[in-house]
Amino acid sequence: MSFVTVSDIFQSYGKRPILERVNLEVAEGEFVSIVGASGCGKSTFLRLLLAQERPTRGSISIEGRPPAQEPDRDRGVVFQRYSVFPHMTVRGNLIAAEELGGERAGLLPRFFGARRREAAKRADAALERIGLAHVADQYPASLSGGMQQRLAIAQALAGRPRVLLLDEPFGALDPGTRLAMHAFLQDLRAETNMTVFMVSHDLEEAFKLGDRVLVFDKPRWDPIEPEAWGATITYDFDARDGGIPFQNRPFAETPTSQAQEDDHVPQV
Ligand SMILES: Nc1ncnc2c1ncn2[C@@H]1O[C@H](COP(=O)(O)OP(=O)(O)OP(=O)(O)O)[C@@H](O)[C@H]1O
Repeated sequence: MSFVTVSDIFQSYGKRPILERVNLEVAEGEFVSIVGASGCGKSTFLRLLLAQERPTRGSISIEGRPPAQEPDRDRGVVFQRYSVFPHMTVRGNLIAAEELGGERAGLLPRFFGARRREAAKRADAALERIGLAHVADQYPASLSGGMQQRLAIAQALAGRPRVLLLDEPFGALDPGTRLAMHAFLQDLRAETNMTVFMVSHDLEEAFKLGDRVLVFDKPRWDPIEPEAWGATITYDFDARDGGIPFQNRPFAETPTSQAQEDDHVPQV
């Protein structure tokens, strides 16, 4: 059954179409990677899922309802730039995220006593896993960019959101840290059955983490007026069990269609 349903979305800024005819059904717990050329509207699509913007046409529903416009703990988000609370320590950031997640479940918004100690223990375990245990009592400003981004990812995950939106979350991390964060995300996902949408410029990462890989691209292209048309989902790859290798994609069966494909390979 579809958990997130996107029906015939069009999004324009002024007269300029960015997205057109986007249709998608995602089951609860699926991990959807999104790739596509720079500027084709991937972040715009995430903002629509977050209800930060309303589509020009079409509708989105999450569990049968439009996504709430107010910030909503059902949807966690990590953008390219880190977004942690600067006035809280590293550990405090993770506890606060859990508190906000608890609020969603109808618990008291602040943790005290045993509940706070438990949350602190979980925060310390998470910090250990992402290599930030030694800076637990420091403030984010004293961390490097990559460390802040790790904290932002751990913070989004600590809230145990039902839908997690990730916009190139690992872009700023070095290769080793990136692998550690992949493992952390995969473990938590297995524990929580989160539904994840992740924009990435790294195809290997998209196929490794995703159950599906969506390619956003412009199906219609006017060389004289390149901005005349919007992008849509041109491929929806099944990426389970390592995914389908590109050379086996169903649209590339005949030499003619292969040649056409080669003319218009999405730039990721
Ligand atoms: N609020 C806005 N008003 C006008 N134009 C916008 C607005 N937000 C985005 N755009 C334009 O819409 C296009 C799509 O932007 P978007 O950030 O969604 O692309 P993207 O695929 O995520 O790009 P990238 O991979 O480079 O991050 C861009 O050309 C951008 O300049």
